[in-house]
Amino acid sequence: MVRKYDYDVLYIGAGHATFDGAAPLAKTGVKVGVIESGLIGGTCPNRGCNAKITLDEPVKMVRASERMGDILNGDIQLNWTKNVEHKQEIIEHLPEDLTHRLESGGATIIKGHATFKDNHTVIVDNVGEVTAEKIVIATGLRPHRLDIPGTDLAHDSEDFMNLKNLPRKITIIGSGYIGMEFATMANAAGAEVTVMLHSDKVLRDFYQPYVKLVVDDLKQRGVKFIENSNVQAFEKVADSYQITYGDNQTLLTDWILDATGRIPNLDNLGLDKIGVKYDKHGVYVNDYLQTNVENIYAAGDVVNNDLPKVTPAAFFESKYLMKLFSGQTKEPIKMPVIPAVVFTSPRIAKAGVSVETAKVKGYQISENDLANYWYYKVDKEPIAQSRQIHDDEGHLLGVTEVSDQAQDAVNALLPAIEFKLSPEQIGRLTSLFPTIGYAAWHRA
Ligand SMILES: Cc1cc2nc3c(=O)[nH]c(=O)nc-3n(C[C@H](O)[C@H](O)[C@H](O)COP(=O)(O)OP(=O)(O)OC[C@H]3O[C@@H](n4cnc5c(N)ncnc54)[C@H](O)[C@@H]3O)c2cc1C
Ligand SMILES: NC(=O)c1ccc[n+]([C@@H]2O[C@H](COP(=O)([O-])OP(=O)(O)OC[C@H]3O[C@@H](n4cnc5c(N)ncnc54)[C@H](O)[C@@H]3O)[C@@H](O)[C@H]2O)c1
Repeated sequence: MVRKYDYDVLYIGAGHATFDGAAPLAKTGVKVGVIESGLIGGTCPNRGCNAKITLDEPVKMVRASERMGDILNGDIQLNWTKNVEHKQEIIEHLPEDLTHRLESGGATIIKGHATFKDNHTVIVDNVGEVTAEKIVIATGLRPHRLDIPGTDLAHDSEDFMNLKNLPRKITIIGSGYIGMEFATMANAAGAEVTVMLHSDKVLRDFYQPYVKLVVDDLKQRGVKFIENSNVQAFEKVADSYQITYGDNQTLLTDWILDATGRIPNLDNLGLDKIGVKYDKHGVYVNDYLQTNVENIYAAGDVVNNDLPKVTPAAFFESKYLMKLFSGQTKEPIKMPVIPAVVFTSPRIAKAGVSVETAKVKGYQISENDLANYWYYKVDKEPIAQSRQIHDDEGHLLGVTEVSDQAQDAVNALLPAIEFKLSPEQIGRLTSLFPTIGYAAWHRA
């Protein structure tokens, strides 16, 4: 039989929104193509999660060793140059590994930038036309850049993670995930850090009393926070950079990180030509991740929805499309609870119903002072608290925790939230002891 199109399913972008589903989809016999203009794996492995957590690990260790006081002998210092070298060793083989994962499953990788010609055809730079029955837009996000004079003098998160030598004074514009995680790392590695806020709020999507604990700790460690900074211009002045902000105030710094958010990668994709609806927050999709053009879908960060733009969401959507395209489901997508964590020191993690919503809905909110719980005392953690939300029948609806191991505590509780486990079912679960998993369940 002569095929009408080159591929059954063609993905644009090779991040988590693609590879988690595309590799198993190809194994089912569906003919899969993957177009990627940059590194296979996209943001998370190459310039996001994996790179960041490798750089952060020694930060966590330095903090933990500080707390041990004279139990540990010797002065532990973070060597930034070696840290970046180690990060590079960890991540540099990931594109090759992921290429192998896709190709060994039977998918074809096409290198180049894709632009739609019509709803079944894309043109790939230096390759030409590629056609497909179904096309998935999984092009992710890229850093937003401030629209002010001198904006090109600022850097993005990828530049930061490649810095071989840490500048003495670093100024970060923005106090979201990247602003706070990178302020934590730069401060621990010895830089003088200033964070310039848009408003007076840091990490607006996280429980603000816990954010305050993290901010106050960073302030004690010398990080400066400038609220309502109204940044207006960057300028090179001799060996430094001058930031004009506020009411014509200025600040001199050695390096500027623009961490003011990330925007959809939709430029030069040709969506207007084929009539796919989108706006500045991403591509519109229905409950099947299908755009308004029947054979075109979207997944991951580039989708316009209220989910946190994190890997677990991209992963789940990619797996869903794999099941839809291979005929394993005909149902609309039902997103699970998507957890989120900011890797400051300590971390703040959360899942399910927030404390704010719980107050409005009248759910029960329990407060746990974990710093006084023996297992957290082992690490001498000074900042450790959690809030858990329950309904009247005792189902766990949500949790947020601030502590060094908050992400593991929230992970341990996720099944109870997702599957609405009853107190009896929770009572049948055992966990290894002593672990954070055990501690988390036994406060639930
Ligand atoms: C610094 C940083 C740290 C992060 N840390 C975490 C974390 O700790 N935990 C977490 O869960 N999430 C984290 N994230 C978010 C996470 O990286 C994203 O949610 C995830 O990578 C989204 O995957 P995606 O496939 O949707 O997009 P991406 O991974 O961005 O993939 C999109 C791909 O599409 C390609 N592309 C774009 N346009 C075209 C085109 N026209 N033609 C061909 N190819 C194209 C791009 O080159 C890119 O490779 C972090 C992000 C950043 C920036
Ligand atoms: N741990 C994680 O899961 C993790 C880590 C890093 C990044 N990410 C992902 O990457 C995305 C992007 O991260 P981000 O930190 O760049 O975005 P963000 O949306 O979390 O934060 C952007 C910040 O920039 C501020 N801002 C905007 N305009 C400004 C201006 N003119 N002056 C000063 N501040 C300004 C905002 O108020 C906000 O604080 C996140 O939304 C998240 O999805 C996730």
